[in-house]
Amino acid sequence: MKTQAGIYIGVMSGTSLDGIDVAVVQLGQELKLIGAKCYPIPNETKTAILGLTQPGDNEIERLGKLDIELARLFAAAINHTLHDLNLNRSDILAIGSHGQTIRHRPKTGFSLQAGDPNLIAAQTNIKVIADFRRKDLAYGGEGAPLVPAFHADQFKSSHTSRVILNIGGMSNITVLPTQGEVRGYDTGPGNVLLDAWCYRHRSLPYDQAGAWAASGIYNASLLEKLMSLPFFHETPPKSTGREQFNIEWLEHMLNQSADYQLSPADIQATLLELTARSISDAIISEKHNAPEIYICGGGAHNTALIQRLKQLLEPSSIATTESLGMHPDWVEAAAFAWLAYRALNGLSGNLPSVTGASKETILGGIYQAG
Ligand SMILES: Nc1ncnc2c1ncn2[C@@H]1O[C@H](COP(=O)(O)OP(=O)(O)OP(=O)(O)O)[C@@H](O)[C@H]1O
Ligand SMILES: CC(=O)N[C@H]1[C@@H]2OC[C@@H](O2)[C@@H](O)[C@@H]1O[C@H](C)C(=O)O
Repeated sequence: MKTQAGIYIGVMSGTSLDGIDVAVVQLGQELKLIGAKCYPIPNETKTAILGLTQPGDNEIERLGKLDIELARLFAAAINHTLHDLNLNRSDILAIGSHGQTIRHRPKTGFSLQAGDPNLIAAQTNIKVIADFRRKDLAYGGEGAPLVPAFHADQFKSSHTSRVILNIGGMSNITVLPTQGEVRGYDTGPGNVLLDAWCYRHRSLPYDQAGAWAASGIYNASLLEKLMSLPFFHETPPKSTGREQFNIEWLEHMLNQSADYQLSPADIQATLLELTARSISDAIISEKHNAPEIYICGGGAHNTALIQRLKQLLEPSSIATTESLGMHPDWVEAAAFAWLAYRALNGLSGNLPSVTGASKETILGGIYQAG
């Protein structure tokens, strides 16, 4: 089938709320990343997002406002990127906009992302593809993770089994065997608890290179308690979010015992161990003999976490996706450019072996410009 080859834009603002990633990607033949940039999210917007991730008062009004506010930020980020790269809007075939996840309840059958695509189309004058998760949910899937299809398309090898590990706010793996079905699912927290604890005690958005965690000693009893959460023991398909992994959950667990007497640094070390163990347990359970592991997402910059994963996953080799030709910071945004390309060309975007959907299907709605 002849597809529309050309330039697509992917926009991603993930569960970490660290920024809005925009990736400009040539697709259709070999993928080429033309340019990428991360734009800040204003503090008031972050607060509004966090305020909607848990049930509360006046939700519809607050969501309506946020939907517009985020769309304006996404459109401004796209327009800025086009200007920076000296590109015309007529050069872009479509934008794939993930939106900001507000609530993800796959067992109830919904996943809600904010950032009105109509407004993005109006303010960029470019066609927008958005609402990628709900068609997969409509066919009984989790609606997440979606990037494994992109990982399979870009990073699969016929010689050696590979695992692509995204460490964002949450962590998810994609298992790429040399033959047979691709698997993938969320393993649990990525940086979300590390970030929240670091902010609480040091007023910093994240633990630079994991140095604070590395200064503490993890507590085995607290780790065991955190690891007893049913999510870690469920069989895939599975996906998660801030609904489960948040500071209130952590505090609840700490308050249940004397663990709250641990020093903040020891608790940070325990959270790093929780992230590392939940990831390594998942990879080991896949029983592929020493797969090559490639990391993407902001967690790739957490030296202490990567160090610990190397120990736990020996003798597998661990590198970032940079070794496969894609900088770890832009994989997710590039994936949404690719998903836009798939949708615009009438190609499926989900993998039933990952999400549990009953069929492969085209993901996303098309919002025309003009
Ligand atoms: N130098 C660093 N040292 C330690 N951690 C870092 C560093 N740089 C980024 N991070 C971590 O990476 C996070 C951002 O990761 P990323 O952008 O992949 O998340 P996301 O896309 O929001 O999440 P998700 O994949 O769950 O949607 C930051 O919040 C921080 O925890
Ligand atoms: C509902 C939602 O936004 N989930 C995110 C989150 O962040 C990581 C992990 O949890 C993954 O399931 C997903 O993001 C990527 C982009 C995905 O769908 O593959």
